[in-house]
Amino acid sequence: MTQSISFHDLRDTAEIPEALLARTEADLSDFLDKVDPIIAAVRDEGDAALIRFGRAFDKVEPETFSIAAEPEEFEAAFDAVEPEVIDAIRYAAGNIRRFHEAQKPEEMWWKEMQPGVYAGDRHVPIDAVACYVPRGKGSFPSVLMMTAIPALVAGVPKPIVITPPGPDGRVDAATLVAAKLIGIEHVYKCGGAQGVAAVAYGTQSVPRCDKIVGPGSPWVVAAKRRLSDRLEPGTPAGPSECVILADDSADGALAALDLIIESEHGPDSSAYLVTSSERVAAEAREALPRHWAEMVSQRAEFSRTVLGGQHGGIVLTRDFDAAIDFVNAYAPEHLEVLAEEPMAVLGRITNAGEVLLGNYTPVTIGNFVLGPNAVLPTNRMAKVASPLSVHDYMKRISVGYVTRSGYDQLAGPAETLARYEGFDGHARAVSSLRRSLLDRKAE
Ligand SMILES: NC(=O)c1ccc[n+]([C@@H]2O[C@H](COP(=O)([O-])OP(=O)(O)OC[C@H]3O[C@@H](n4cnc5c(N)ncnc54)[C@H](O)[C@@H]3O)[C@@H](O)[C@H]2O)c1
Ligand SMILES: N[C@H](CO)Cc1c[nH]c[nH+]1
Ligand SMILES: [Zn+2]
Repeated sequence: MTQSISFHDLRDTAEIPEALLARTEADLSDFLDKVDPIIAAVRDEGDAALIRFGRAFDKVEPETFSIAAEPEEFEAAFDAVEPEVIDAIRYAAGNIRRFHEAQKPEEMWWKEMQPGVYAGDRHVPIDAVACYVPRGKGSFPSVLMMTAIPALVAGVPKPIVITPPGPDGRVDAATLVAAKLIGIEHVYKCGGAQGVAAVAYGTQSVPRCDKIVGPGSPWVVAAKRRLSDRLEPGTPAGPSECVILADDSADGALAALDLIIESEHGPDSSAYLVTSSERVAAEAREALPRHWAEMVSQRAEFSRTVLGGQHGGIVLTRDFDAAIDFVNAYAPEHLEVLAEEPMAVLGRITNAGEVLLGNYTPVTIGNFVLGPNAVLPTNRMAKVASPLSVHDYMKRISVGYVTRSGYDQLAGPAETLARYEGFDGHARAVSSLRRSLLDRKAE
């Protein structure tokens, strides 16, 4: 059992080694070819392939199982889940819903751009969205809430959930409880590449969707990439990752506690403590084995693998500015700031999926109950992409309305540009011909 912790001493350099910025997800080459036959089988055989792959990859024991979760399964789920967990789901759902309701744009805005010329946007929900809820190295009622609540707030007519079945051929009970409590009726038992293919093509049980949201293993990410011409793949969310940014005021044992959070997701996660403080680095290094020793063994092993491997550990920088530079170059999914004045750090962070400030906002709070979405861009995509939000379930339709007097101002420049681009039909439609046709109609 390894207890070694990767330590990267950057005190003598301003350069950040490229290897430190890499994630496991960056290389999908092993998965892309392997998902092709899975996708083809689902396209050709539908549900039969989903059942076969459920037995093969999710180790479903019964010969067959229903792809759609049946009403009795929803009911049984409430008996299987502790009341305390049901209460926590209700509590989290309330905050997640409030946050996304506040985020929802007005149905429409428009303004008079110049006299008689009106233009704006209408916000319209997407017709058919699938929410992917992982279930490989854990079960994730929280992900169901994070992906499905904004869909409901946005007004998606019938958002569906897909998630791998367990060995009993059923959906994780708490995930079904969360679905029922928030108002999701349709949950389908298919995950991995086969689940993504099911919503891209539709099967006898699973409706075809226009978009898929939610995080997943490289099997899911590879299938989304392969099917991106049929299915909008949404925020790129792969293996979880975080940076704990600490200045010299931080408690190293606390930083270690929080460094473990995202590193326990699986061996493919990434997690760094980035600090300019030798003391914090040393305290954290010393504390990690103590924390691991008190943890459930599989989670401790995932964390040890990440923090002792090539995608995690402790980074010691020459000063706090360099630590911030590291964060912005790394663009973590989750960033926690343990600093004397966390608010002063906030304005200097330009690349991160979320920034959690201070000793009382550990990543766990953001993952489950704070309210903002915990499905965030991974694999350096926080440089260009944003957290999952209500906007991901809506599209904008531009709207325009021009009065007769407004038209008189616009027609000339429009005709000129149309003629320059060589579009005769475009030009004729705004030439004097239009006015004469309209005048004739008015006579
Ligand atoms: N970014 C986020 O918001 C967020 C949230 C939660 C989890 N995560 C990440 O999502 C990922 C979830 O992964 P997971 O594995 O737990 O669940 P998953 O549901 O994404 O993947 C499991 C599925 O992968 C497929 N699979 C597994 N082995 C296979 C094989 N050999 N051949 C073909 N298919 C195979 C199976 O269909 C299985 O159901 C983790 O990396 C976790 O870090 C991210
Ligand atoms: N850390 C995940 C997002 O990267 C969210 C989550 C759910 N459950 C535990 N963690
Ligand atoms: Zn997490």
